[in-house]
Amino acid sequence: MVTTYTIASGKGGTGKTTLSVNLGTALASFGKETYILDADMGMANLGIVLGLENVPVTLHEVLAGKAHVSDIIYDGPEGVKVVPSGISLQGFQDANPERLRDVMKEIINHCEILIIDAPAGISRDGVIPLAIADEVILVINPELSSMVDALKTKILTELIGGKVKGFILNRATFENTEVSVKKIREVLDLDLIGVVPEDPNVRRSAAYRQPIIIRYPDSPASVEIKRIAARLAGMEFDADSLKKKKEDKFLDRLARSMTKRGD
Ligand SMILES: Nc1ncnc2c1ncn2[C@@H]1O[C@H](COP(=O)(O)OP(=O)(O)OP(=O)(O)O)[C@@H](O)[C@H]1O
Repeated sequence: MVTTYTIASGKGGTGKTTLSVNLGTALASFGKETYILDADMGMANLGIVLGLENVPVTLHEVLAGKAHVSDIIYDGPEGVKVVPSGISLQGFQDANPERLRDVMKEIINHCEILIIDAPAGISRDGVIPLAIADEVILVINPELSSMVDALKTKILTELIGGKVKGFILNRATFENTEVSVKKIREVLDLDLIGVVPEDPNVRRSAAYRQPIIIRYPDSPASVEIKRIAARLAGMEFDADSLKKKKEDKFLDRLARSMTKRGD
């Protein structure tokens, strides 16, 4: 069975692309056949984050009827498949967002989980990803404006017949001045899926064009993102056992290199 998640927020810059890339990569690393699709057709960032901004064909060309879906599936880390959007304004103008549904139908023939990175706002191309997913996940920063925009996005999603699964609180610093998880739960009447802390390694890994879960796997944000991915995959997650497995592998390698004989 295929599950399609749209990662949305309403407000811009909450961490949708960061979470789409990292959740997709984590799910692939758990052995799930996972695709990530950049539905932010005007301000595409997903390709940039993964070093795929110069690929010859993108979602723009498919939505303009000039290429096939099979032409725009690229390899990402851990075997995740990536469908980037283009960065040219002309490409954006030529793309017909109504075709996104057909693109999705084709992609879900090949995968178990599809993650759609939605644009900010409630423009026409922003609304379609909310309607076509099985479940929408809202990314909220711990501030009032982010919560209010997420509420608008929740109401809009339900109005157009979509379903909101819950919310991820991203960039949490756990300071007193932050809007709390409890408040967001009350106001949005939604389940909490996970809390990802503010973590400077998110930005560092972006500079290396790598997901944080690959570049800094033990960083606090990585651990929480993997926990959320495991929840989406219906799997048990035990950060300590993952760490232990890594240590065991290191010790195995060390033992092998110590016992290797030079001929
Ligand atoms: N947990 C985090 N800790 C620190 N920085 C973060 C975290 N999550 C995201 N960021 C940073 O916040 C910025 C915005 O993130 P991102 O591009 O993922 O947001 P977005 O919602 O996709 O933005 P847009 O609405 O413009 O598409 C980036 O600079 C990213 O590195």
